[in-house]
Amino acid sequence: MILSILMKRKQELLDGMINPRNDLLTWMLAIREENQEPITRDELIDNFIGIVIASHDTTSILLTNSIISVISEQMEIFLRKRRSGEEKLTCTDLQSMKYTWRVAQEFMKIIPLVFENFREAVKDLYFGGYFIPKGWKVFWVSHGTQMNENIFENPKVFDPSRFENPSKPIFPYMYVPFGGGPHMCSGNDFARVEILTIIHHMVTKFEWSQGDSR
Ligand code: HEM
Repeated sequence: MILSILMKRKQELLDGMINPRNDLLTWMLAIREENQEPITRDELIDNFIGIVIASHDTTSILLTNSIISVISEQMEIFLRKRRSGEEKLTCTDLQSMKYTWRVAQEFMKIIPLVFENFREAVKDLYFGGYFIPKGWKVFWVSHGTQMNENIFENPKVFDPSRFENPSKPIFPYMYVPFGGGPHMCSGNDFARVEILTIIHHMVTKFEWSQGDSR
């Protein structure tokens, strides 16, 4: 399926019907390596699948987990908008969804959607008593950090309020659902807007009740 979309986009690009800014796939078709060669078809497909997993699967799992917990806040926003006669969600509405985002943050703490990634040591270093030579790949895992009781009090208790009034400061790299550093998730701001908007519409356009979990 990806291949047929790819071929169609390639032809449209060659025919000048679309420009590289049309969409992500077209942009990837248009980029050139340092030697001015286009990236290979396999690289293109791998990167495209990577982005689908990075953006779709992460977001949909978080949405499923969050909905039931945020019904009352979303209904308040819905009623407020209905009273004002304004239909579309605004940035101010999204900013007022504080509890909803804290619930999402807490889910991402307990169940990281991307639980790991690799980094490469750019110099020899010691970490936790181990020597890591330059060039070695290091596998970081967020769950160990985010469930560490030296960092988060009662880490196993589901408590979205910990992001509002943390008992201890949450320093950078202590909470890393979107990773960190130059390769931190580039979709994280988009994901926040997407999640808050979808949750709002799902909560306010459907009726929700707790199912029988047996
Ligand atoms: C709740 C939703 C999401 C979560 C939890 C998430 C999490 C992550 C994590 C942990 C990484 C690795 C960061 C690192 O190595 O430091 C990552 C990378 C990435 N994510 Fe997301 N992501 C989400 C949504 C999205 C969305 C919606 C997009 C695109 C629209 C996206 C695009 C990417 C890309 C392109 C990378 C690679 C960045 C790089 O290597 O420079 N993600 N994401």
